[in-house]
Amino acid sequence: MFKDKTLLVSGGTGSFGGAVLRRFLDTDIGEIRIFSRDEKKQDDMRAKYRNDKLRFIIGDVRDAVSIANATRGVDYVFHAAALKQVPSCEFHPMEAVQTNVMGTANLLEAAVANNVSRVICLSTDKAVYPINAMGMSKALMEKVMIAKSRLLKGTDSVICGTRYGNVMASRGSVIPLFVRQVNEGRPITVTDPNMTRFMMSLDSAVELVLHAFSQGSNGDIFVQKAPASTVGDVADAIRKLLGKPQHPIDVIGTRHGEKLYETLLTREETAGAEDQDAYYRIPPDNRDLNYGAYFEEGEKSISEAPDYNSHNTRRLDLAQTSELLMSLPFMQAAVRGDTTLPEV
Ligand SMILES: O=c1ccn([C@@H]2O[C@H](COP(=O)(O)OP(=O)(O)O[C@H]3O[C@H](CO)[C@@H](O)[C@H](O)[C@H]3O)[C@@H](O)[C@H]2O)c(=O)[nH]1
Repeated sequence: MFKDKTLLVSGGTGSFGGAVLRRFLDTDIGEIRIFSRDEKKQDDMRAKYRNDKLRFIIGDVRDAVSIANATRGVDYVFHAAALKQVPSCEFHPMEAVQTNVMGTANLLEAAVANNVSRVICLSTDKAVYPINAMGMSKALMEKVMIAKSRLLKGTDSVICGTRYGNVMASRGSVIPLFVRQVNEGRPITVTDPNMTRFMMSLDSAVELVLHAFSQGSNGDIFVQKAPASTVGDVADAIRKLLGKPQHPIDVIGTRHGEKLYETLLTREETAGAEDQDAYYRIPPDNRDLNYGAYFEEGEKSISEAPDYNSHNTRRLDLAQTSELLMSLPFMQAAVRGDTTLPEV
């Protein structure tokens, strides 16, 4: 499906972009455009991959002209450009609006104008029942995506999305932090031992995007079913794996904008979602603005449906959490005592 085609990855210098390159560079894909504003990371990537199929474009989704130029001649777009740090978006919400909302609108406008045939927009579990500015801006991004996809009715082009949760061992996340704390002899700082998070790998995030790519219709959002662990079990598993089962744990309390558990599907979405074994497909609400017609027949199923969250998904126990952690190259290196740990 990608033979001789041109794929653009917005925000492509991030870890998702790297995973896309590992997945595609050795295939018959025509060209991969890495679009980002980070010149330094583009240089590093160019040096690392040295591949003629790669084209680096400096630009920013906030700048409509730059993304309009970059999407010329492009077949497919994976839209990963985002401000995704919860604390920085909390203090600078308009920056989140500009990149995550306006930037997405610019990108979709450009993609439609340039007849891009498939765009997959990446969202996050923090966009569901959002309580922080990052999640709120991503929730609005999803609405922008759905609204834009409505305009494609009757064409061959598709705009759809994915939502996924925390990526295990991603830069700045809790798993590398706990490993560092143990290695440096500092206590492990656990916010709340009962807090749960979906446990997903970077490669599965790419698989989810590819699933959306091959199965998606306009306005769909895809979610991968995933297990979850408590943060307490993650901390305990890490200290045991590193051979320090008695390493101290400090319970420090919940941080700004943080939830006890994350949700991937609202109750309303569960009621209308299609169960696709490893995935859920959430179709767009295709009612028009003429709500009058619906007041007589409401959606009974919504009041009965549960949401899908990291508290009610399959829960990994301590042994299963350890096993999953040990499947990560990052954790294998940490257990070997490598100091250059391959965070994703
Ligand atoms: O010192 C710490 C730091 C985190 N946690 C907990 O570990 C879990 C995961 O935390 P973290 O890895 O920081 O992920 P999140 O806060 O859930 O989200 C992170 O990962 C998201 C997507 O990967 C980014 O969008 C966010 O900005 C970033 O904060 C949470 O329950 C935290 O409360 C601790 O217990 N102790």
